[in-house]
Amino acid sequence: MENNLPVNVREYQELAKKALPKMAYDYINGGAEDEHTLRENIAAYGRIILRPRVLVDVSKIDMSTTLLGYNMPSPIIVAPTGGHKLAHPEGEKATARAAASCNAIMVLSSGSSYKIEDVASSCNAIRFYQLYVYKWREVSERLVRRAESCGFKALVLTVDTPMLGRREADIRNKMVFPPSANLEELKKINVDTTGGSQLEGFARATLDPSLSWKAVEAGVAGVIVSNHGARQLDYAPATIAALEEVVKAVAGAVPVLVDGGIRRGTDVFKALALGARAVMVGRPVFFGLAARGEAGARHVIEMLNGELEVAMALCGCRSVGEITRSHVMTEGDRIRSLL
Ligand SMILES: Cc1cc2nc3c(=O)[nH]c(=O)nc-3n(C[C@H](O)[C@H](O)[C@H](O)COP(=O)(O)O)c2cc1C
Ligand SMILES: CCCCCCC(=O)C(=O)O
Repeated sequence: MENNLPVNVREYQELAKKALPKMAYDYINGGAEDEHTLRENIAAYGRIILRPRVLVDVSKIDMSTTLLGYNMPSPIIVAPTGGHKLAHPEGEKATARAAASCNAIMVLSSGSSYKIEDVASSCNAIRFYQLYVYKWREVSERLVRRAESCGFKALVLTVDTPMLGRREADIRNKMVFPPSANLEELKKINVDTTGGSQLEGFARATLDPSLSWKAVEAGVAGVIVSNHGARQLDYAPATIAALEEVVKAVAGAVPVLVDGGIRRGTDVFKALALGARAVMVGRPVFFGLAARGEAGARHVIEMLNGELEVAMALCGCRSVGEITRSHVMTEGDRIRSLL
């Protein structure tokens, strides 16, 4: 295998499927209910066409950008995904090392299999911490304090999960989530598993469904256009289809990021052209981790970076700042051009 490495994310997905027990693969790959949004997250990228420019000197391509004052060699961030031990015994420690070796920011999930402290000490890197708000605010507060003292630089507040979406594969498989090392104090919570998925029962017992817009009063330094990888509300729009509207509404006040369905460097390019400052990728890194551990997760990030570089060169863009709205044609553009 090592002589014959996958050449794209889809091939990593196939390897991950072979490597993992069905329950783990279904959990990682699955979406909510009919998985309409899951398919759309990817398909909507396929409906956006690139408009290349030629005869531009692209002998130097600079993919670097900044976010919240941090320099990034490329606009690709590792999205928060829980339970990396499902994919590999080294779990988030391996993912963190992979991200660090690419100088990519990793957002550590509240549902990580390894403790915040273990991930922090596994390697040096800029990292953000993803926070769920629990019914007991002091539980969330303690997580924030721990992340802060471990040097995490920003909080990514997940607000789309007042309860877990219906992931039918998990219900069928009676999904058991690896105990989150960070939530020891919630271990004694009574979890009703009659619904099938233990994770769903845990989320229902612990997440605060009363979270409201008042949370915004604290201020935000960025917005992420996300549908949780299509795992929450099925028939919610594909994120790339919603991006431009959000970018317009935010009007430059804070950077806008997007995740969901990014499987190619061309997808990253399209997201940037439609106004995203950076993108986050979830499943691709998880698939890499499942297939080849740290090396696989790193290779996925490297491949996406490599694909983005080629896309930029072939579109005549020497820096991310040169990627503009005029480099893409959306379905809306095509319809408007016919009117
Ligand atoms: C297996 C899995 C676990 C996830 N766990 C979390 C989580 O713990 N916290 C969170 O905010 N989002 C979580 N997400 C959502 C991701 O942060 C991200 O929105 C999504 O993976 C992006 O879509 P993609 O997988 O198509 O790249 C998870 C997604 C997946 C696929
Ligand atoms: C307390 C709930 C942790 C859930 C973490 C996983 C998650 O968000 C997912 O989409 O799955």
